[in-house]
Amino acid sequence: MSTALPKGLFISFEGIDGAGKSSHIEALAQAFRDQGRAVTLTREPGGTPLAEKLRALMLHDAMDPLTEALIAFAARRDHLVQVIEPALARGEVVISDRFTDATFAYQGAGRGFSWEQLSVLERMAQTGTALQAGPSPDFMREPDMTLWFDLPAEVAAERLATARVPDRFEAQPGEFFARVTQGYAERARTAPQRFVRIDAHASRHAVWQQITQAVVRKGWLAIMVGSKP
Ligand SMILES: Nc1ncnc2c1ncn2[C@@H]1O[C@H](COP(=O)(O)OP(=O)(O)O)[C@@H](O)[C@H]1O
Ligand SMILES: Cc1cn([C@H]2C[C@H](O)[C@@H](COP(=O)(O)OP(=O)(O)O)O2)c(=O)[nH]c1=O
Repeated sequence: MSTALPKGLFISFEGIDGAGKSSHIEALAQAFRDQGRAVTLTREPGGTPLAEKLRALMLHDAMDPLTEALIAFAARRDHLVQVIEPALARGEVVISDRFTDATFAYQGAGRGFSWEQLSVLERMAQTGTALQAGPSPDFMREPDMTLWFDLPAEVAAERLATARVPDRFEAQPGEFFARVTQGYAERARTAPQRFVRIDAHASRHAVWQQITQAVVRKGWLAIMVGSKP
């Protein structure tokens, strides 16, 4: 007798740099593991050897917004084909530190690259025969849930000031991150079923509670009494 695989789940974490994503991602992965799920924890840009090379270019080499967008989607395509789709097909929970909303927010709203053209690239990269898990050929892979860490740009900047050496994005001025936040807000407005806004201007524990409430509400985790990030 064969045992049915659980349905794969795809969850992305989004938000401006310093919003607090990395502080919670491993805890969410562990919460799923504790309840018997296999988890693939990954990130963008990156997640495969090729995409990690593209990440290094994107984070450290100067380039124009179109080049940046093409590199982001090239890395994403490889990540989807090599890692995300196979893991979902195995019934795993895939948790990615960023996905396509970051390209709309950073290259679109932040850098000013055309939102319409990004939508074309999104469709190209996230559909196709290599992505076999879809119900139809024009099925477009998107996260089942996106946890959007919403934090004022000036608070994120204060947090990052003492946290780490800035990369090419983290070195951008506050107005850039204000635009990126608007980009996330716009993506959230157009996909309200997928997006969960996390008030990231709260204590770590309060942020963790919002995250667990979101996944428990979906029925993806049982109630976790007294759990901590
Ligand atoms: N809720 C919070 N309150 C205060 N500081 C926080 C909170 N969450 C994270 N931080 C701190 O803010 C900085 C950025 O957090 P991080 O998780 O690396 O953000 P991101 O991954 O979104 O860039 C780190 O120094 C982290 O310790
Ligand atoms: C996925 C993605 C990330 N980015 C940016 C956002 C971040 O500033 C940077 C890397 O993200 P991140 O992994 O959050 O950086 P860190 O490891 O320093 O926490 O890449 C884009 O500009 N476009 C994209 O499509």
